[in-house]
Amino acid sequence: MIDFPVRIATRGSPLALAQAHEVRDRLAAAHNLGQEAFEIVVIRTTGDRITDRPLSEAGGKGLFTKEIEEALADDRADLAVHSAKDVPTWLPDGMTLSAVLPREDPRDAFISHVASDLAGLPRGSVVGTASLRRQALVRRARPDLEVVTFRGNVQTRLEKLRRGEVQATLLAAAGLNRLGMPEVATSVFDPAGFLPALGQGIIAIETRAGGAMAAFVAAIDHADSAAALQCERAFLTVLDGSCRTPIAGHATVEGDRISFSGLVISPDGRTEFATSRSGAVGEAGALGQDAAEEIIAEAGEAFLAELRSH
Ligand SMILES: NCc1[nH]cc(CCC(=O)O)c1CC(=O)O
Repeated sequence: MIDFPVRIATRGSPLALAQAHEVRDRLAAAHNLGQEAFEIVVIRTTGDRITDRPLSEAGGKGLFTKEIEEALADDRADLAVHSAKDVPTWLPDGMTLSAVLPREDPRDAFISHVASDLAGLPRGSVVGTASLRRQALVRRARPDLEVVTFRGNVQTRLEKLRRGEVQATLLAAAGLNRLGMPEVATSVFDPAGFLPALGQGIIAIETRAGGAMAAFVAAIDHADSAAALQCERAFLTVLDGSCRTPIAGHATVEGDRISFSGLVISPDGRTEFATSRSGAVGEAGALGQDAAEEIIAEAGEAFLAELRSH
């Protein structure tokens, strides 16, 4: 039994709202319902409140998901819409990811008024990004650049770029596309050389496990994207990824095959351990887990512990 309206919990940023509306519209279409069968419940998360320092310093996982999951647990909402890359590998007891939408562009976008790509930036240019993964990958490619921490939503960052505070910034292409502003990207990075965050470009829907709502939501699950996410989250789970640990990876599905590339990199971009493999899509989780175990064996616990302590 589904009680209407179905309450959809989301953060309140323009991107989060665009994602929640996409989920609502897909559920409405799948179940022959109108928009009035749904209600959007906006939740302010710790990640939204902290705007003055990098979230990696705020510590803890799930800074963009915790209060939303509390709304689910307290029955103030029926389902929660997340960017999969913000969802910690451990979900609260009784919660599950019931569906994912078809993956948007998983790549990172390069945005600049002075160069068409990272390689074209003049020596010593300043690149702003708060993501430790993007910082490390930029330093690896261009050790001569200055990398500064840069926070705020998409609109705030573009304003800082326009004012010339930095010469370039990086954002998920998926976010720009979902906001209807793909033209903001000056260029996009090839994932082979600049691996995205695990789950980047995927919207995940969380519900209580096993109930009618989980089944209602599962109707819009996109199998290939779900398999890719399963592989990427298995990789992250084994490596105990936190926002302090630069970890990257990307899985692609073609027919009944899945391919995965992943890496762990030091924040200065000088040391990295990378691997890739492919296998049957039914083994998506095992493939990601196996890739992570190879990286642990190669890098050694000491290197990984060092990374986690940064
Ligand atoms: N925490 C930031 C965040 N979480 C998800 C996205 C982009 C959308 C996506 O990956 O689906 C972003 C912004 C960015 O990285 O530019």
